[in-house]
Amino acid sequence: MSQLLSRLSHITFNVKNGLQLVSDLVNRFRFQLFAVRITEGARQFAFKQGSAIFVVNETSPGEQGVLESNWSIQRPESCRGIHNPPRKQETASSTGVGLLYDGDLSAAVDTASNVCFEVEDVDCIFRHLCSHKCRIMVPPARLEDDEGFVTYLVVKSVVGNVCHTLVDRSKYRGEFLPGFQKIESQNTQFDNVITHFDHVAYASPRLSTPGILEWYEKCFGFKRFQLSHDEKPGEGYVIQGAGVGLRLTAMQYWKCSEVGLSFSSEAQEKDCKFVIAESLPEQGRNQVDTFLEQHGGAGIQHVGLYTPNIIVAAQVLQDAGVQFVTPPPDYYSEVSKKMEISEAGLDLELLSQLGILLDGEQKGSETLPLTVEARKRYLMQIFTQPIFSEETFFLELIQRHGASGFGEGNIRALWKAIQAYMDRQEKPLTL
Ligand SMILES: O=C(O)C(=O)Cc1ccc(O)cc1
Ligand SMILES: [Fe+2]
Repeated sequence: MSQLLSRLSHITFNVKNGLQLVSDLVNRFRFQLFAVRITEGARQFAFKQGSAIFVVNETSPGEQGVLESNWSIQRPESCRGIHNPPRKQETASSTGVGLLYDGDLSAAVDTASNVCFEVEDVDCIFRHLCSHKCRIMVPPARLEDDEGFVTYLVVKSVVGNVCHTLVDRSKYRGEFLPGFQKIESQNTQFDNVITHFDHVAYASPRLSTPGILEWYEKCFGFKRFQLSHDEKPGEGYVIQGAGVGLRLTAMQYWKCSEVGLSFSSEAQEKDCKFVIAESLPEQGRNQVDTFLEQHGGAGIQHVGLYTPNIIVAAQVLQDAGVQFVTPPPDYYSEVSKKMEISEAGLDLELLSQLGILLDGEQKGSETLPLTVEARKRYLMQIFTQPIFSEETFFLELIQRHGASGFGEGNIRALWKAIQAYMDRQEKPLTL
């Protein structure tokens, strides 16, 4: 089968009371609210910055499932009779969640739970997913309005509450999806401060990574990729010691091997990466364990937002009141860090004022000094504090300069900073 997914469309939050998040996304994160959909059971708000789109689903429990009379929802002919009918409570028309382009809105805590992809052929993917015994939450359905129609399905992943809406919008001319009303955007002066989604990070229980990799490989055609040259194939990228215990494993759905394409902005937008983070038992409790506990299981821990200029982006967001996690004070005073920053031609003072982390792609060694080219590859990151009342989901700004992975130094610094933040919250550190 050819390419299963065409591109990442949007990421959905399911929240009980959306107003706080809506206000934060507009007033702090400077996203443009560009489309809204209001039904009797839910309100949906769509935000964008560049091609990064978030949808906030605000639901009031017990009021879901209202079918609006002027929209039609049908099962395409080609799906009938191929598979067993889905369980009754999971059909789009019996719960109405299908009408929200989503699968499960019953989360106990606010959560980012749906990564939606655009696809070319929903029926074909439906058959593919069924052949792998995937759990279909909403079988192929069609929603339309005056601007045309979309076909979509919702499949449950093997990561906690994460599901994926797969949508074919080739027959739709409207702004976003059927049912959404276009809104005149504010914040247009900030457009492209963020240009696209760079990566999605899952927090998942110990030893769950192989099953997750297998599912994404067989269902969506994702490919695993190495985060570091010293990563062992069966192990992932293990970062351990000094209170840090983390196993990271990365996969992506767009082959980056097309050399020459891989650093073009088009390819960067297409090759959104997924990172699976497990905590390692030896080092005590950490932010992955905290996520699992407060979220009630595995899920999306953070989303990396790509910015072409992290200094501008961090400044804009900080001025608007976004709270970032600040690295430990000694981060910028280490000699090697100072060198890395000056070699990149950046202003140490500015980076430290904003709390931006910088990490080179690879570390050299005495036997293997870095080439000039490798020296020039680095990335910069900054992480927000959790955006919901639980210590669960947060956002990240990332700017890459030739580096495709994640910096070990940054991860250690982030780890320490989040640990210090959790300590300040006086949360118990033992289970
Ligand atoms: O460094 C990043 O931005 C990553 O996405 C890798 C990562 C993922 C989860 C963690 O708890 C810590 C680091
Ligand atoms: Fe990240």
